[in-house]
Amino acid sequence: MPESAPGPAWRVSSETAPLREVLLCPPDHYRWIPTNSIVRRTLAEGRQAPATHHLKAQHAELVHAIEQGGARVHLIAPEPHLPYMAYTRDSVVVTHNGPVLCQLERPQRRGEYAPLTDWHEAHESRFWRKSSTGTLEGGDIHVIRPGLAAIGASGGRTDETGAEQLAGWLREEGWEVRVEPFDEHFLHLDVLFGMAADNLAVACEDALDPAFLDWLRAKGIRWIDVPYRAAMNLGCNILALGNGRVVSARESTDLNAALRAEGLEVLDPALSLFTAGGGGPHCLTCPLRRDI
Ligand SMILES: NC(=O)NCCC[C@H](N)C(=O)O
Repeated sequence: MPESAPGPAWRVSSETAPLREVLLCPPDHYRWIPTNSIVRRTLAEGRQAPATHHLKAQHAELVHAIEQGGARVHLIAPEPHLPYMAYTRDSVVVTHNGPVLCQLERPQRRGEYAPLTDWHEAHESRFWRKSSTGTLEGGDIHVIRPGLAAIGASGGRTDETGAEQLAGWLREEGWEVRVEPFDEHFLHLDVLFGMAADNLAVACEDALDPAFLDWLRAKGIRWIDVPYRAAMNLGCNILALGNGRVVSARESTDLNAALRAEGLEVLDPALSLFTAGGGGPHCLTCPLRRDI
């Protein structure tokens, strides 16, 4: 029998069912630090550091888009020494049995576990599991649909040990879990792959292993191809809201047209300052509750 958690009982069993509650973190202390290949490229281009009011304006667009889509946005207070707290995807992932505390790889981000743990405690939310071996980052975890998950293991962020620990917990629950190796250049699996709607993904064929694409196909999941350059601008990093709606960055113009051609309503906040740091709508959000 699955354990029952007291309190708000956050539950997420898919990437695409209607989103009801989600956790974000305002970017008051956000800045680019060289933790991944995408932000290193941004810094090498000599781009001017983003002003806080510009960051806040883009983040407010994201919040507005999510609320327009019908979900309630919770905000965790940002901490000055944790500039990447805004990427709430990575420290905690909510599963069908409640939240799992991850184990971040980058020293600059490890401290995020503390405010996240405090936040969940304050909301009477109990962790189902806590990552305790290797490394595990939420951007690598796709709870695709009930019973089916994929976990990226580049070794640079999530490693095989951390991925297999979570995979084992899910498999004990009867889930099928694919642990997918890929090159750490791509940071997280959600840079290369994301779910837009039931059985419809966005995926970077240039970079994903053909065996992974075959696996998706065998699961009845088709995809819109996102070329390498667009993927490195976080094109695949979308957030499905359910009910035919998806959040995708304004700058992903070709992809957004393709998503609309599929009949989806695309809510498209401008997010260039965050995608330049290596994270888009998927990374900037931690779904707490979906209908499924
Ligand atoms: N899920 C994600 O892909 N998160 C993006 C994290 C970007 C952040 N700048 C980092 O390097 O950790």
